[in-house]
Formats: sequence, C-alpha cells, structure tokens
Amino acid sequence: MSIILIGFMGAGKSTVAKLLSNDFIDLDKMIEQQIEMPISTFFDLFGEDDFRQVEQEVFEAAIHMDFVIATGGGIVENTGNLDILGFQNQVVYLKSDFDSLWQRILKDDKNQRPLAKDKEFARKLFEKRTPVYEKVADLVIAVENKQPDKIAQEIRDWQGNL
Ligand SMILES: Nc1ncnc2c1ncn2[C@@H]1O[C@H](COP(=O)(O)OP(=O)(O)OP(=O)(O)O)[C@@H](O)[C@H]1O
Ligand SMILES: O=C(O)C1=C[C@@H](O)[C@@H](O)[C@H](O)C1
Ligand SMILES: [Mg+2]
Repeated sequence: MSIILIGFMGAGKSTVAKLLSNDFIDLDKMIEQQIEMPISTFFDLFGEDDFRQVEQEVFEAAIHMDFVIATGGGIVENTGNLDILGFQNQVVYLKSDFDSLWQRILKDDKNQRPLAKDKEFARKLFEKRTPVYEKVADLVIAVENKQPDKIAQEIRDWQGNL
C-alpha cells in the first residue's frame, strides 16, 4: 500500500516524500501535468470546484501505483477522497501549528498557493481541516523545528514496525 502524506500547505509533504522515495508522486505536479497549466492559473480560470474534481480523479489514479504520495493540502476537502483515505493504512499527517506553516508559506517563493493569499482566510481553512487530518491519519508527526530527514526517518521507523 502507498504511504500517503497529508497536512496543511507548507507542512513539508512534498519535501519529505522526496526523501522517502525516488519514485514518489507529488499530486500537485501530477495535476499540473493533467491540466497543462499551473494550479493557480486553473483556479483563476475555472475555480476551486473544478480543481477538486481533477484532484480526485488524479488521486484515484495515483493510489493504484503503490508509490509514496505527497497530497495537496486540500485533499480532505472532498468526501470521495476521504473515502479513499479511510481505506488506506499508511496515511501520515505532518502536523504543525498555523504560525509556523504561515512563515514557511511566506518564505516559499517556488510555489503559488491560491488559497494562501490571505492569512486569516488560510487560518480558518487550517482550523476547519485540522480535525479531518487527525481523523483519517494512521500516524501523526509533529513537524515544527524538525528537519525533513528526521521526519522521513520517523516514518521509516514506524513503517518498519507495522
Ligand atoms: N521540516 C521542515 N523544516 C523547515 N522547512 C521546511 C520543512 N519541510 C518543508 N520546509 C519548507 O517549507 C516549504 C513548504 O514545503 P513543501 O512544499 O514540502 O510543503 P507541502 O506540504 O508540500 O505544501 P503544499 O500543500 O502547498 O504542497 C518549502 O520551502 C520547504 O523547503
Ligand atoms: O490547501 C489547498 O487547498 C491546496 C494546496 C495545494 O497543495 C494545492 O493542491 C492547491 O493550491 C490547493
Ligand atoms: Mg506539496
């Protein structure tokens, strides 16, 4: 079964997935290949509902590939995706307080995040999603003040004991 990394924007899902495996899937990258444009452009042109539909289709395809998967922060926004996550047993939630995540998002100029333009809007999303991430997670890792390689090692150690 796939290891599936979940958590809010900036939690380090893409960074840690890369450390866990050369054959990881970054769902946001896979979506961008499918839609042939940056996610932020797709949001501007078609809106969030259409994005969530593509996200679910791509997640359904990715889940069968048996790779480490870095999801997007909003994977829990859609009940179809929650059903998929419920069937998995290696869902790893990278958990952090909001202010640490916001600092990372501000510093990260490589990624455009359409739902992280306004701090208070993002905080509300974070508060809404936090209990959902907790509910579907098989492992929760606190990631504040922790290097990505340490986080990857914690996941490997946990997986080794399954
Ligand atoms: N453990 C960490 N400690 C410090 N900085 C980190 C850590 N993990 C990731 N970062 C940095 O935080 C930023 C966001 O990381 P990353 O893109 O991996 O997050 P993400 O969870 O994939 O976000 P998104 O949901 O938006 O795709 C990047 O600049 C990355 O270098
Ligand atoms: O948190 C979210 O809803 C998102 C996070 C990103 O990874 C992208 O999937 C997109 O920008 C939406
Ligand atoms: Mg990512």
